[in-house]
Amino acid sequence: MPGANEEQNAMQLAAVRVAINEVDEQIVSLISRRERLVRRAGALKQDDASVRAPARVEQVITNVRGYAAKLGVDPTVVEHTYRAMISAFIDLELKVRREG
Ligand SMILES: C=C(O[C@@H]1C=C(C(=O)O)C=C[C@H]1O)C(=O)O
Repeated sequence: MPGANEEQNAMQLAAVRVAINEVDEQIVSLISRRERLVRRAGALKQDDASVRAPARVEQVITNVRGYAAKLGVDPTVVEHTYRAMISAFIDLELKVRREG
């Protein structure tokens, strides 16, 4: 049988997860805004190389690592998150180009 401490931990974990779910909803809303802008950028490009824009990717990474440092967030977590997100957006831009 779980002790009082374990029960308290379980309740706190459930509450923290509710808060995480709320943050996730906000993040997805921001991703939605970002996707609209990425689609606009993609529509202004002429070829696959400019879709990939590796120099711009590095500029974004430098920017977000700077924002992370200012807020005391782990820059490695932010960089990994951004590299994964940008990679997915590049795939989306390429797909939109191919499918029109
Ligand atoms: C949106 C762009 O295209 C791609 C996606 C990027 C992003 O998601 O930030 C950045 C560079 C490109 O790889 C852009 O060139 O700005």
